Order: sequence, then structure tokens, then C-alpha cells
Amino acid sequence: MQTDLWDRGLERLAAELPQQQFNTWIRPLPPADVTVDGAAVRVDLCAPNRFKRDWIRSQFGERIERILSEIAGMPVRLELHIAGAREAAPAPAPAPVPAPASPPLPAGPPALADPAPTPPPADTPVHDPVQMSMLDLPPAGARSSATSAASGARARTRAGARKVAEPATPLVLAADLSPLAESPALARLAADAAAAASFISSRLDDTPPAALPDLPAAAPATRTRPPLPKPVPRTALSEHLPDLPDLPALPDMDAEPPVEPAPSAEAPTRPVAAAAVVASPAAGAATASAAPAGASARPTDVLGAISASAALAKASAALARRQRASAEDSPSPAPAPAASSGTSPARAATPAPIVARQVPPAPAPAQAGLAAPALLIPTVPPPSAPTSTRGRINPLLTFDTLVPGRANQMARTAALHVVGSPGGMYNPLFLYGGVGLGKTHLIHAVGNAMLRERADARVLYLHAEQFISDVVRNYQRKTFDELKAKYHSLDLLLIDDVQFFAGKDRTQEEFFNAFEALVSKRAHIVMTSDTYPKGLVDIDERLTSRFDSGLTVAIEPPELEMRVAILMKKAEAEGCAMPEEVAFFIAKNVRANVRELEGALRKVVAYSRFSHKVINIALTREALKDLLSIQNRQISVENIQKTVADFYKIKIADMYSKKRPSSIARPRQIAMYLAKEMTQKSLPEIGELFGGRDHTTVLYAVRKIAEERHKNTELNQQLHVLEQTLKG
Ligand SMILES: Nc1ncnc2c1ncn2[C@@H]1O[C@H](COP(=O)(O)OP(=O)(O)OP(=O)(O)O)[C@@H](O)[C@H]1O
Repeated sequence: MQTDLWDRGLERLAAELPQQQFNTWIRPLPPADVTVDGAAVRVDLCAPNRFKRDWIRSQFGERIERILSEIAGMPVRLELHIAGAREAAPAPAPAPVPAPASPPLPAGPPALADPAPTPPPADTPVHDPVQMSMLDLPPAGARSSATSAASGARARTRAGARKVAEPATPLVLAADLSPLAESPALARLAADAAAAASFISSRLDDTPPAALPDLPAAAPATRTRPPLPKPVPRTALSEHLPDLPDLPALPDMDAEPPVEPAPSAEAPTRPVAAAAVVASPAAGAATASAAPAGASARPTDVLGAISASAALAKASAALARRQRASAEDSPSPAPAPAASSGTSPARAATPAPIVARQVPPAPAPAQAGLAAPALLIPTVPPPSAPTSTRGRINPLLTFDTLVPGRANQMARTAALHVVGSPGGMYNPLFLYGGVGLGKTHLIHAVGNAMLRERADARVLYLHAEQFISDVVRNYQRKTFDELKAKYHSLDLLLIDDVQFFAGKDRTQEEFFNAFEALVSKRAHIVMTSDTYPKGLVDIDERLTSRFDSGLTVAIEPPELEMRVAILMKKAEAEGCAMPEEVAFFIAKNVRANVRELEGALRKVVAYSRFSHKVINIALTREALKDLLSIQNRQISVENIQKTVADFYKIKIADMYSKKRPSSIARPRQIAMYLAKEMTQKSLPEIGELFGGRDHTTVLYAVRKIAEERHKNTELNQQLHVLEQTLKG
């Protein structure tokens, strides 16, 4: 009966876990060994490395055991091993191991937890083919293929094993943590895992203690391992450089911004938050232009070169803003002669009333998948690039280059739906979320996909500030018909950061008119904002209620797996060898948003190139030391307690008190959650700092808030605010 226990368990896990988590952690595991004793079952599972073993144990151990127990109809004990270690030394007969509920591991200084307990030698980049498979995540519906892949190799059943007397769960989940106590950082990791183990075991206390089996001493596992997937080939980006899509020429930085000051004072005054369209290529160009300089520099110049690179990135962002402002003079696609004139196309162009776009010739199949994200653009395009046909849509920001994950799953699905049936459901589509989470990328992806579907579609992307500028200019020139003709005739309007309309009455009026005109003729509108419609301030309710009338979807900060996948994908496109543990290290320490992840990756790559050293944890730690030390300095549990107490208007003392009314207990749970998310403290350490609470209380709070965050928009918003406040 137990022969297919693991396969059936896989099916349940595939159904219960978010797809990306399943694909990242569970699917690549080789089939488990199942050993049955009359009263209980033991399942032996191998993870490819220690990091994964510990992560799977702490994050999924309890769930796996529960699911398998339900399927088996008897208690199931999960044993997790490191693949190589287990194969090299067949498991001896398990001896009873005492399992302290919370091992007394040393509390270390607030250093960074290193997710890879044993970093490889500096010159040995490690590529885990299993992990690399993340880069090629299957589409929705792949669960069945995932499980059927696993069903090729059946879990085996062994019967007749003798029984053991000790309770199994604490033993299994707390086992094998001792090596982690070697360093304080690892000790904290171990403490967390042990705390999780203890918590899990406490929840499974009603399992009959004598019901679990021991294994026969001479029964080493034999298993059929499916061949590991081949590592994704790392193609040098330079091979494809000539084939990269053309990008807009960069404007003259010294030129004055073209938008004239408006008497109505409605002209944009705030700095543009989302400059992705042009900023990203520019930032990429900045990195690239720093590289040759750095390449010829002495290794001692590395830090200077990196700051130069950062300065260049900043300059290019400013330049991008200029470029966007310049585009105000040419809100419509420039006529071809102007675009190819070799001067700044934005300046040469004359505003045209209708925005019509055409897809440029599709790249050859070999390059189609290469659409490199912004980080990876290594060169400035020639000024004669034919930009006019694409207008403001960045051809690099496509669905192909957008890594999917739980954080953007809904938004991405909705966006694909818009492409599939524009003007149909979900109109308008309102995407919101914190900075750098991919909102701009996603609406460009919609634009690109739409143009690919319908070359003659009239599609316009613009930042809200560009719309404001347009309104101001037409107001000054009294050319409202032009404005109407331009916007009301679109098939798809993609407008970024609509929170910038705040307080701009005339702009809101015009946008309202455009909105009504477009929706009534079944043209589609996709908007982004930093908050949900009802959270927008100083925007007329008749607009915000319309924003909310289609589909409103949040984009969340990416979870660990997604951050790793993004890093691996961007590094791969860069043609750079990124060991998996380095990706984990960066992803664990840079959590805020994708833009920061990109920045961290860019630094590491530059550091490696300038110093001619291979990328490993030590180099990464060195390259990111400023970033990491700032994080450590700024975010302490005390800081979190104070910030949360201020936010919810309770006393700081309530963070340590035993009071239980929900007006106090809830902020306290939120503070515990943030402490776990934003610091390197272990659960017991956090419990101690919250008035000596047990680690299980902290774990409960962390899970509760994490789960609720996905369902409760208001809580999610509050957490965003708190996180941004804490990050400064
Ligand atoms: N899921 C993802 N996969 C790959 N790249 C991503 C993803 N999400 C974001 N990025 C990249 O991160 C960078 C920032 O994304 P983007 O500009 O779209 O963020 P945003 O949400 O619009 O931020 P802001 O609110 O500051 O404008 C871009 O280079 C984008 O390509």
C-alpha cells in the first residue's frame, strides 16, 4: 500500500504549496525511501545540500509529515539527509538521539546569517543543476507533470522493521543541527530550525510515542535516481550584443528640461519615482561604461570603480528623468526622419495627435528569448536607432524577462488576460505595490505583448507626470482637441504611478475624460500606483472609484525563492557564473525589492570583474559590505518595537508586557513578524526580546501574520509602510 506514498504525497504538496515553492524546494528532490513498520512509516528524503535540507526541514517538514501521515493513515516520520553525505556513508542503524526542545546554542553578534554553512573554495563555483531548474519554471498546470515526473521512480516499501520506543518527531526534526553551532550566525540558523522542530513536535505530541519504527541496521537505501537536469547553458551576453533590440538615444544631459513652467502651477514638481523605461537601459549602460574603465584599473581601484559605477547609475537615472521630461515635447512617436537624424529624437520630434505603434521586426528565434532585463544592457544604442516605432515601450521589459512567482502571480495572470482580450474583462487593470517590485516592467510587458499580437494597435505607455505635462502644455497652448485626439483614440493606455495625479485638479479632469472615452469604446487601461485606489490621497473620488471598477491587484515583495530565481536569471543573462549559494546569500540579505536586488548583483559582478576573482560568498560579502552593514545597523528589534508601537499608538512597554487584548497583542505579533523578517535574530532571541516569550509564541506570530498578509490588503499596506519606515 505504501509503494506510492511519496508520489501521492507529492501530488498533495503540489496542490497545497505555492507553485514556485513546490518547484523550487520539493519537485527537484529525488524520490524518497519509504519504510513501513506495522504501526508507522519512516520516509527518508535527500536534499542536495545542507542549506536546502535545513530549509525544507524548517519550512515544510511538518507539512510533509502531516500529509504523508494522512495518506498513510498512520504516523509518518520524515528523515532528511544531505544527498552526498548519505550516499557516501550508508545510514547506520539509527540510535536514539536525545532531542532537546530548544538546544542551547550560543547567541552570536548580529552578524549576517550565511545560508551556506560551508562556502566552497574561492575558485570553485558551484552550480546545482537542481537549483538551476528554477530558471525554467513550468507554467501553471505543471504540477501534474511534476508529480508524474516523480512517479517514474517509485518509493519503495520495506516491512517488518522493528519498533523503537522513543517519540520520533522531535528526534527527526531536531537531528543533525549540531554542526550548525560552529559559527554564531549558523547557530542562529540552527536555533531557528530547532525552534521550528520543537514547535512542530509540540504540535504533534499526541502522536503515540511508541508507534514509530526503527530501521533494520542492515537495510541501506537503494534508490533509482532520475538524471539531474542539465545546467542551463550560460551564454555570454556579448555574443548577442549586436542583436539586442534598439534603444532610444540618450538626450543631452546639459540641455534644459523642455517642460515650461506653467501658470497653473500644475507642472510636475516631484522627482519621478519610476524611471524604469529609460532609466533601466541607462543604468545598464552606466554599468557597462564603467566596466571597461574598471577593467584597466588596478585591483586596488575596485572600490573606487564601484562607487564610480554607482555614481554613473545615479547619473543615468537623472538622465533618464531628463529624457522622460524631454519626451514631453514629443509625446507621440517621432516621424522617422527625426528619429534617425542623429540628434536627440525627443527634441526633433513634433507632437502628433495620434499615437500609433508598430512592432519592430521580431528578433530571430535565437535571440527572442534573450530579451535581457534592464540590468544587463551593456551598451548605449546608436543615436540613429529607430526608436519612433516603439514610442515609449521598452522592448526589453517583456513577460519573458519577468520572473514569475507568488508575489506577482495574480498581477501577471491578469496582465496576460488583458493581452488575450483587450477591452474585455479587468478594465481598468490597476496594479499597485511598493517601489521596485516590477509594476513598470509588467505594464511594459503588456504593451510589448499587445504589439506583438496586433502590430497596428495604438498603444501608449507613459508616466503620470508625462500626462500632467501634456495637460499643462495643451492648457497653455489651448490645444485641448489635440490632447483629446491623442489619448481618446488609443487602444491601450498604460499609465504608470497615477498617485502623481494627487492635487492636480485639471489633470484629473482630463484624465477622467480620457478614461471615460477609452472605457466606453472598449479600449483597455492599465495603471500602476504605489497604493490601492482607496488609499490614493488628493485624487477625486469619481476617479478612484473608477480605478477600482475593473481589477485591482497587488504586487508583493518577492519571496526568497523568487528573489533567488530573479538573481539567477539576471546573472545568467549577464553571462556570469553565479553559484547558487551566492544567490541565496544575496536574496536572504537583500529583501526589499527587485531594484535593490539588481543593484546588489551589479555590485557583485562589477567587483568580481574588476578584481578578477570568482564570485563566491566571501567576495559577495566584501562587495556588499556597505549595504549589509547599513542594514544591520539600522534594523534592530528595539527599533522595530518602537516603530510598530508608534504606528499602532501603543506603549513600547506593551511589547514586553503580558497583556493580551488584541489592540496590544496584534501589534506585538506584527513586531515579532518584522523582527523575524528584517533582522538576523533567531526565534528564541526574538522571544527573549519580547519579554522572555517562548520561541513557539514567536513562530506562531510570524506564521499568522505572514499568512494574513496575503489575504488582508489593509494589513499588507500597513506592513509595507512599516518596512519602508524601518529601512529609512
Ligand atoms: N519579477 C521580476 N523579474 C525580473 N525582473 C524584475 C521583476 N520585478 C522587477 N524586476 C526588475 O526590477 C527593476 C524594477 O522594476 P520596476 O521598475 O518595474 O518596479 P516598479 O514597481 O515600477 O517600481 P517603482 O514603483 O519605483 O516605479 C526593473 O529593472 C525590473 O525589470
